[in-house]
Formats: sequence, C-alpha cells, structure tokens
Amino acid sequence: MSDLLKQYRDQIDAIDEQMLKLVNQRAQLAREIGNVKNGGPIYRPEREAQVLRRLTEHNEGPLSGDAVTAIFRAVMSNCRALEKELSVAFLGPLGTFSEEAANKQFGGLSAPVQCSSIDEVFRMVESGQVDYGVVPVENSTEGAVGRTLDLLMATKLNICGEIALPIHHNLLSKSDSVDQIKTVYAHSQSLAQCHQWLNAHLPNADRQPVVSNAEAANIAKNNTNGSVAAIASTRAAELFSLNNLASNIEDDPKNTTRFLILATHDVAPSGKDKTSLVVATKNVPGAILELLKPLADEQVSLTKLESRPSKIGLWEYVFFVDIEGHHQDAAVSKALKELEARSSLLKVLGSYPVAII
Ligand SMILES: C=C(O[C@@H]1C=C(C(=O)O)C=C[C@H]1O)C(=O)O
Repeated sequence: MSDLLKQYRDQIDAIDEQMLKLVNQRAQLAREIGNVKNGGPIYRPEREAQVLRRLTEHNEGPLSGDAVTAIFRAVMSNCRALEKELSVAFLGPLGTFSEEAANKQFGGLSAPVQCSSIDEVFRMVESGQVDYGVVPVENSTEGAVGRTLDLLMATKLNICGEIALPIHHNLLSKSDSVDQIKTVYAHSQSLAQCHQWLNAHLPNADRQPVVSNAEAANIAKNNTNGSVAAIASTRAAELFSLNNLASNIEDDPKNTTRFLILATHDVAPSGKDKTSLVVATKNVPGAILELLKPLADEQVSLTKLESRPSKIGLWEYVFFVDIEGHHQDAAVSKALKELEARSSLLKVLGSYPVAII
C-alpha cells in the first residue's frame, strides 16, 4: 500500500471513531427524549423536517444535499427505533413504489406491514394495528388516486406528512439482452409512462398489464427462456434477482408520485407546512369563488384544488384543497373559520411539513 493511501485511510479510521462516538451520543439523547415524551407520539415529522432542512442548508459539500438527507434519515430512523420500533403499513407487495416511499420517509422500516389494498392501509391505522400508513395520493402524469381521496373523506385519521417520490422505471429481466424480449409486463400506468421508450426500443413486444410492477417482476423472475421483461423499480430488481437491461425508461423524467402518511395524531408546525382540507359547497353559481375568497383575503396560497363527486347527491362535488401553512398559523386559522362559515362541509385532514425531496 502506498504511504499516501495508508495516511488517508488512517485519517478516515480516526474520523470513523469520532463519528461512532457522536452517533451513539445522539442515540442516547434520543432514548432520553423518548422517556420525556411520556406516552406521546414518538415520531415527530415536524422535528425531523427541521433537522433535515437545517443540515442541508448548512451543508458545504462535497456531499450533495440528497446524500446528507439520506444519511441523516437513516441516523434518525435508528435513533427513533431506540425510543420505539414503529410499524408502518403500505400498499404491498415488497418492491412497490409505496414501499420505496415509506422507506424514504422513515429512513428504513423496522416493522414494515404490507397491505393488499389502500383500504386495508387505512383500516390498519384506524384500528391501531400499525402506527402509521403510507398511501399514494397523486401522480404528476396520471393525476389523483381517487380511492385515497374517498377514504380521506370518511376517515378520522390525520395526515401527518407527505412524500414526493421521483418515479423511475427500469426494464428488468432474467435475460441479459433487450433483443430477446418478446413480452413486457407492468402495471398499466407504468406501461403508459414508458410508451415512447417501448415504441423506440421494443416496437414488436407484447405489452401485458398486471396488477402491480412487483407482480410483473415476479413473472419475469419465473420466466425460463429470457423472453419476458418487467417494468419496475431498482428495488424490485434486487428483490427478484433480475438484470436491469435499461434504466430510467420513463417518458417524463420529472414523473413524481406524492404519498401521504396517515396517523392518529396531529403534527406541530415545522415552519414550512401544508394543510389539506375537504370542502363542500352548495351547487349554486359562484360557489367555488365564495370558497376561495377567505383564502385570498388572508393571502393564503393554494397549492392544489381537486374536485371529486361527493357520492351523496348526483352532481354534488367536494373539493380537496391544499394550502400553504399550518392550521395553527394566525392567517390560516382565520381563513379556515371564514371558510367553515361559508361551506356546507369543512374537514381539516391535517397540517404537515412540506415534503423534503
Ligand atoms: C429524538 C426525537 O424523536 C424522534 C427522532 C428524531 C431524531 O432522531 O432527531 C427526531 C424526531 C422524532 O421523530 C425527538 O423528538 O426529538
């Protein structure tokens, strides 16, 4: 070994010793904090968001902000686990983007619980069988996930966080060559999101929609002659031992899915929050303008407005609204009171930190 290499490695060893001590000191403090919480919620998304925002702001590199975020998410996940191991339910099976989103937010899952439907995720949290649930709510190209919105209408749960997950698709197969592929399996949305790539690179391959990309990966895994490929995540490639024949084959590189975290508790303000609401109006001209006026008066910005049939009367609509700020902020609180007076229904679904990408 050259002298220089040894010198550098000795320095790294010394730093690692310091880091080990420091990270254990941090863990010890988290354990103490767990006792101070005295039965209150262990997971504090607002505090975790503040920690990550502060560290990425102070980061001078060469590590990227994303790298710092990933490292500290893992550190916090392990510190949190000393307070309590949290169970998190998501739409399974393993290898789905819901699992990836849950992993991202919680910095790894100590007690993952796979569910077979979005309904089951809600039920598991409502019945107290798990601590948190992660459900998809919208995709930047495909739009809203209707089932999640309908269940939010009826639930007593709070939204305690959001996750923005960039969706990258890959062509996975037992084969090691794209030329051998005759059939491509994936969820119909994923097939649609890779339409241009498939037209350019596999124009003659049969496209078969299946219930999830993880199911597609399973079919590819069981294929013996190498003629089958799946469109799925890199995590699915690992889980199902498949070769990644082509990475990032999605037509829109900015394709992102937004997930919500469901909890039985409220979240304190983090300084950069969002509030989600459901509002219903009478079906009269100008009703939506009337609803938006209190928000405009208090200078509260709207980040989302989505209408959905209320399922009570024919052509009655409810609106899913996201606004900037926390329901405890003075302006938001005033606007919400005014909004409540003007609407036939107002339900605050939760205030939570804006997603950290
Ligand atoms: C240590 C705490 O508990 C959890 C762990 C955190 C951390 O490791 O920094 C932050 C927030 C909580 O989710 C805390 O509330 O401060």
